[in-house]
Amino acid sequence: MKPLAVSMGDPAGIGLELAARVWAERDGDTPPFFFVGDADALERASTRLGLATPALNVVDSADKIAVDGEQLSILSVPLAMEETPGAPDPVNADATIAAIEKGVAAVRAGAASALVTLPIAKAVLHTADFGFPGHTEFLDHLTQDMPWQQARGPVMMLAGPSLKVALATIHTPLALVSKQLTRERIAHVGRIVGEALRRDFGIEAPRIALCGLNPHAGEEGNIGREEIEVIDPAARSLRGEGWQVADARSADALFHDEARKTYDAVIALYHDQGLIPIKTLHFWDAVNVTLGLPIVRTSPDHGTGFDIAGKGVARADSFRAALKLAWEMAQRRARA
Ligand SMILES: NC(=O)C1=CN([C@@H]2O[C@H](COP(=O)(O)OP(=O)(O)OC[C@H]3O[C@@H](n4cnc5c(N)ncnc54)[C@H](O)[C@@H]3O)[C@@H](O)[C@H]2O)C=CC1
Ligand SMILES: NCC(=O)COP(=O)(O)O
Repeated sequence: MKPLAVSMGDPAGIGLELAARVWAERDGDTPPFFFVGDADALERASTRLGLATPALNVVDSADKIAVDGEQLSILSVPLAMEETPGAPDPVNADATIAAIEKGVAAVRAGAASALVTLPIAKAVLHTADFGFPGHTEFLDHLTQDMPWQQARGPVMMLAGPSLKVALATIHTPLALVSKQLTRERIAHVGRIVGEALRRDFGIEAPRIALCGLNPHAGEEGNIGREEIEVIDPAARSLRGEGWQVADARSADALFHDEARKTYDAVIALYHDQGLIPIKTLHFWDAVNVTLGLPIVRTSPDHGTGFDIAGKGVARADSFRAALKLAWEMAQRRARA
């Protein structure tokens, strides 16, 4: 198996120090990876953490990457300006974007088995005309021309030890959510989630739950009609295709311990409906994974952490979990 590619994320955030720490503390359970970003910035992050300077193998093209456990390979993407932890600078936006592009190219070229992205600050990238709400949509764009036999995403899933939650809408303003929820969209997301649970998570007969949109899942149409007109019909059509999908359930009662035992993944209808429960339960060890793409991509569940960048307190658990999940998914796909 080829190593994982790790894109650097916003250099003013905690991504550099997470990569430096995990490399310095690597053990037999750490999947092999190389870093796509600025080598000097990674060294500076190591120094700020008080770690020994890592031995680096800096290359300019993915075919020169060597993974030997002694040297960290860096696929070079130089910054325009030295980073200041906690103070993102749009001048480095192009390099941040280029690191993602090079990471994807490495996977596409067969030099990496999957991509793990470190966090970006979307607002900073928009200053460089980054026309995408996040990685998820950008990665879809970068892989559109790749063949893919199954239902095509992207769908954002956050996966933690006791909860997997996928989103029917991703970076959508709340005021637009209801308009964007159609039967077709929810059914399509349901298929992507079902196929991913089988293919990428090894769950043969996945059980999928669907959140309602309205309080009490609409109370039989008395507090909103989306459940009756959109969500339940989508669930019916998925059941018609053989998927185990229940009708919309009250979202406020879907995430407690007992409820979570009744499904393998739950589809939330908008970003915070799904991310609040998973980040409450699993902030340290959940992984953001993009479903329905021809490449495997994971990420830590948290953002750039500008308030703590450079202070040496950022926890690497979620990044470690993202490496582990990407490696497992890539292995499953390779075996299939
Ligand atoms: N995959 C990605 O690229 C993601 C990027 N973001 C971006 O991150 C930026 C900041 O977003 P926020 O909402 O502030 O979320 P955040 O996750 O960066 O920070 C929220 C809080 O959690 C703490 N925190 C985050 N990661 C931590 C870690 N590993 N160890 C210890 N504490 C940690 C931070 O210090 C902060 O107090 C935004 O620009 C957003 O777009 C947010 C989520 C995912
Ligand atoms: N809140 C998670 C998030 O926004 C991550 O977005 P993406 O960059 O993975 O698309």
